[in-house]
Amino acid sequence: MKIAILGYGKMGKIIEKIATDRKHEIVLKIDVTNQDELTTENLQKADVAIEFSTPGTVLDHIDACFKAKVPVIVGTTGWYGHLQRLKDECEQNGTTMLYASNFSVGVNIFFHINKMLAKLMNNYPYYDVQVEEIHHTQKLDSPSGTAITIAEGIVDELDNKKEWVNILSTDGTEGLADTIKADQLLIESFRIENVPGTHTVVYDSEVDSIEFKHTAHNRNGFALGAVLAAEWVQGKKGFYSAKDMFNFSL
Ligand SMILES: NC(=O)c1ccc[n+]([C@@H]2O[C@H](COP(=O)([O-])OP(=O)(O)OC[C@H]3O[C@@H](n4cnc5c(N)ncnc54)[C@H](O)[C@@H]3O)[C@@H](O)[C@H]2O)c1
Ligand SMILES: O=C(O)C1=N[C@H](C(=O)O)CCC1
Repeated sequence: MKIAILGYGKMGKIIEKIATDRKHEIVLKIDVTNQDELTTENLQKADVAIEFSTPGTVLDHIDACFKAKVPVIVGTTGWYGHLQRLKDECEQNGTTMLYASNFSVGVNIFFHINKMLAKLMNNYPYYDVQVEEIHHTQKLDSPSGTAITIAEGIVDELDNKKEWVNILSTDGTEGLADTIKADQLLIESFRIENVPGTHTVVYDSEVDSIEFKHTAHNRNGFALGAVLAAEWVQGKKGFYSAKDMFNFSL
């Protein structure tokens, strides 16, 4: 498969390594220094594009892929409110996109069990729930896209939580957690040097706590999942998520 990499940072570089190990060919690499090379002609040399850049550049990259009719795998987080337009465009114009807030197999298993657990916890309303996420200090967005997917899973299933709210601990959050309403789900974000991504769901009662946690040891799982998505999307048209690709069932 011929692959275009849009955003050649921490993720782009690992994706290149994993894709070439899997015998794919990188035919285009775009970063800030060569944005002028992101042309329809160059994109059409690829069977698929993999996009991990920044919240400010991802939409232009997706639009360029749509224009070139090249399927695009999107991992960039922190850009919300545009998904419906992109889904509509895929449906109307026969273009292809797969977005995931997190491409790792482990996190997608976590997403699945998180929803099952939240549904179960409706029977035990004396537990309150909170989501915590820790990432490296270069991360531009908070909360993490993964934490948002986890929180949406809980809000969908747990009757007493209606919406999520976020506190970034570096903002000085002394006492802020006390302002959260009972029907709001708190996502607490922490930024600590070199942490690839840790997510914890905590159900807390007066007598005990239940902690459900995923720890990424490095970025390889995210990158492998993105390459697997690029392989999976070949020959498909429309808008997809990681859920379509993993399709977990018991
Ligand atoms: N979905 C997932 O599984 C997953 C996993 C890890 C990271 N991410 C997300 O992916 C994104 C990238 O993460 P990263 O760790 O590689 O970040 P990074 O900062 O290391 O890399 C981003 C790259 O984008 C480049 N860039 C900036 N403007 C550009 C432009 N106009 N055109 C092309 N490239 C441009 C930067 O120069 C940089 O090299 C972030 O949004 C992050 O949250 C998602
Ligand atoms: O390093 C990042 O940035 C990550 N971003 C994704 C998110 O926002 O959830 C996935 C984990 C790593």
